[in-house]
Amino acid sequence: MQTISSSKQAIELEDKYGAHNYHPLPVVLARGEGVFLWDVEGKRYYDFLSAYSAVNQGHCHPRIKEALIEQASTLTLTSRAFHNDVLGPFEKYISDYFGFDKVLPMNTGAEGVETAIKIARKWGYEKKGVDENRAKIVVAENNFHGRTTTIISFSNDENARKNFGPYTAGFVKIPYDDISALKAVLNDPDVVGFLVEPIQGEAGVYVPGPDYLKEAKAACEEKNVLFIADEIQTGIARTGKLLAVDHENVRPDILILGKAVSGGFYPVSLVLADDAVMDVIKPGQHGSTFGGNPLGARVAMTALEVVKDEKLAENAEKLGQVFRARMQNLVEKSDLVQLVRGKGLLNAVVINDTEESSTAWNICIALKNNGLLAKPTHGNIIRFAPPLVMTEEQIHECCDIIEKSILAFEK
Ligand SMILES: Cc1ncc(COP(=O)(O)O)c(CNc2cccc(C(=O)O)c2)c1O
Repeated sequence: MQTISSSKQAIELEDKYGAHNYHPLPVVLARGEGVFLWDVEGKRYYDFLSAYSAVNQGHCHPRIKEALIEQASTLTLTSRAFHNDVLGPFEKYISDYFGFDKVLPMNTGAEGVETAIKIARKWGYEKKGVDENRAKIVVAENNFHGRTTTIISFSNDENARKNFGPYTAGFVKIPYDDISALKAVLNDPDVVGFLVEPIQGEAGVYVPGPDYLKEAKAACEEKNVLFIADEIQTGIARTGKLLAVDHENVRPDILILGKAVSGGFYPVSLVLADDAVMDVIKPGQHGSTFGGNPLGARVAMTALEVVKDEKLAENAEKLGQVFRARMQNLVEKSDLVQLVRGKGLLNAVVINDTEESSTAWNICIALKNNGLLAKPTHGNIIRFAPPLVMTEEQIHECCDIIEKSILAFEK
């Protein structure tokens, strides 16, 4: 492999040899540990993105690394053509950990969402009695559930869907955080599921009203519709509880997890449900080469142990309060900061400028120069989501950096 001696050199290689499917901040990272990242030139940064909440446990967590190395030295992949000595214990561990009868392990978040869609449709035909090929799944406007052709079929983000048609049918969009809109569409007997993010992450960290999830679950129950929670970004202690639905004591019919399930070491996604739903899947009807492999399984079990042992949800809850209080001070001090919103350590600051403006991007460049990495989600919204292992002293230091960087933009 070519040795990188400068950030410039790395960026040039990506530009020449890589598809241009991202627009990264101009920083090239070479090392990570806990809440910190270092670039090629050795500059240290606080990570306030956590790889979109996939590194909740902090970068290169030693316990997860050890589990990876140990299993990588033993058995990494058998495929599901045969059994192995890790899958069963893993499936029990996961089912017990989240409180469901069964789990179907996959790899990426989008695969988890696709799996949930297939299970819901099959359940609709075989248990609810919907006529074949007529199943509908309700989704929220401004959703983000991944990038497959079916998933972007129900996106309303033109950049994510334009020129990727023809699109998959069978999805009904309603406004987010609107119970009456949900109840209206649930009267359609062909509706089999409601797929929703407990907090809309990519849209800009939109936290719904206090009883939205509870009322949505109740409305689904009343109409024999599966409540499907996509906790790929909000789960694994990110919002101050193990799951974002836990804030309202809501138990989904299908739970989708990914990202920090494996602490940023290995792609693992999980779809959990009780037997009445999961048992519609019979041998040969769904799967994936790497789904549930021993390496990912061991990594995920250790990553989840770390969440519990280090009380990451409690820490996220505590530090999230500190962060939002500091940002609220900034709202009062600065004309540029319109508002702060979020739960636990999934937060966003809305910049007082148009969505098309480059102000939020320029603020992120200034943050980078001051040693903190964050990135706008849409236009004028900056997401702040550090690893959950941060200390209170560090969060205050980061708030100082954010305050200094933003106030420097004041006209
Ligand atoms: C709520 C939610 N559901 C599904 C996915 C898809 O997961 P995968 O990316 O593992 O397939 C996400 C992912 N979230 C996310 C956030 C920001 C960027 C990107 C990106 O595709 O670069 C993805 C997500 O935030």
